Amino acid sequence: MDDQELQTLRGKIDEIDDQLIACLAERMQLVLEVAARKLEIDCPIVQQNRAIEVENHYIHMGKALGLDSQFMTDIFHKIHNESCRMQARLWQI
Ligand SMILES: C=C(O[C@@H]1C=C(C(=O)O)C=C[C@H]1O)C(=O)O
Repeated sequence: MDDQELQTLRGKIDEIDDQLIACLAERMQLVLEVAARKLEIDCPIVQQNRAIEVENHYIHMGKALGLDSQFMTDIFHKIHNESCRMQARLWQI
């Protein structure tokens, strides 16, 4: 592989990373909208059933696309923890 090919591949990786980050930011905005609704109806931040449902979706879709299930679980746990932290922070304002 020459330098040009390497640069092209890394450019594509950078574009995908930009999309991932933009998607994470958009997801977090929606999570905060859910948090505002939960506050109105006095509903707990952590919803274990929903979290399990989403985690299973990560695992199944990841598997179908050749991604390791532990990797999918780890990613979802990171996202879920941050999502709950941000919701709790919104509630404290
Ligand atoms: C966003 C929510 O709040 C929490 C965060 C979730 C998520 O990030 O997917 C899922 C369930 C909840 O524990 C929700 O209840 O839908």
